[in-house]
Amino acid sequence: MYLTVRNATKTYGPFTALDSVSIEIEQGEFVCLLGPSGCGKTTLLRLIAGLSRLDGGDILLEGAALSDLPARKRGFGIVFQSYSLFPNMTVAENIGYGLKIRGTSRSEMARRVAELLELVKLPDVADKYPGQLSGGQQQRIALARAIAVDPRLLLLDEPLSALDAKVRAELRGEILHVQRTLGIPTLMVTHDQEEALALADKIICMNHGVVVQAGTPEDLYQRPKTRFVAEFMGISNLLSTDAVRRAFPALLATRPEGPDDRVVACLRPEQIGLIPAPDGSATATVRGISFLGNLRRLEVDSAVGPLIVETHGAAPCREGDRVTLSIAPEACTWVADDMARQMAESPA
Ligand SMILES: Nc1ncnc2c1ncn2[C@@H]1O[C@H](COP(=O)(O)OP(=O)(O)OP(=O)(O)O)[C@@H](O)[C@H]1O
Repeated sequence: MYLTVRNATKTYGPFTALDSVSIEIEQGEFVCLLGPSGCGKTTLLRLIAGLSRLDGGDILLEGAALSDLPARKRGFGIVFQSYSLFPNMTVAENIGYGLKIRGTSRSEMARRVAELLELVKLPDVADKYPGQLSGGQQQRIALARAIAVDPRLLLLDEPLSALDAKVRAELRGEILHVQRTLGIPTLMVTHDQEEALALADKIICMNHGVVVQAGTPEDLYQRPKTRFVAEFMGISNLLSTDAVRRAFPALLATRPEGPDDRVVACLRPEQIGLIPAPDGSATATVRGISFLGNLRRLEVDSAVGPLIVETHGAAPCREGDRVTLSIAPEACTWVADDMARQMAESPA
């Protein structure tokens, strides 16, 4: 394993921000740390970067402990959310900063800066100052500066979150292109599940200072282990065992053994089929249809409450239509109801 974080614990006074967190990053892998605000993502990134100290556990790079190595000796590249470029230096000076400290010659530095500007698709801005660039351009330069010194690990802390949607999507593609071209093992913090799904080889989903599930984007989206992960990874219809028994008994075939209140059925909106049913066999009514460009999202009232259904292409029905719902048993994932347990355990 290239980077191993083993039982990392971090407390702030009485508050435990990270509770025995273990993660792994392989050589060349793009890993996203995903979770809601305050779950401990940045805390973990800062520990790996050497910007704060562990209260327990280890961080190993290629088997060697990093704990006593100060941040500047770890050889990592970091990009933060807010553009952290030096405002009084040109783009070329910003990118060349780390190289200069290492005593790189002027000609080599100029060559490398030009190469990096090509890589981030901004070949003509070497002599500009950060204030003369857009937010997206500044983040490209911050990325170029982070990779200038051939880092052993690239750490990205919400690098896209200050940008508007279109620039964010563009830069997302650029980050992936740069990471794939150079093969730098990368850890990116994000609270945006779509971003994590689009970029990561592996997603590590966190909540309340612990890792709740780690796996490929497909694993987390299609095979969430808990209700929290199912809900965090996108829209899901969550049905109790009782509701499934009443409305879709065929889905019980895949239900694991155990008490009714421990699991819920997760159905993604695109896994539910709609068939117009004018003949009286209908089991649901279409309440609303939103046009989302590439798909349509339908709100359906069923015997077990409202469900969200998504279809590509033309809508198979109109608002008010009566329909039947079709769900293939294999489309249903049974997940542990961690939310119900949390509610039951909370003193309030
Ligand atoms: N220096 C600190 N002192 C006290 N509490 C802190 C400190 N830094 C972080 N925390 C707390 O630790 C928890 C985890 O913070 P962290 O910044 O790691 O979360 P995050 O998942 O990165 O969230 P966000 O997406 O909002 O940045 C939060 O509840 C935060 O308030």
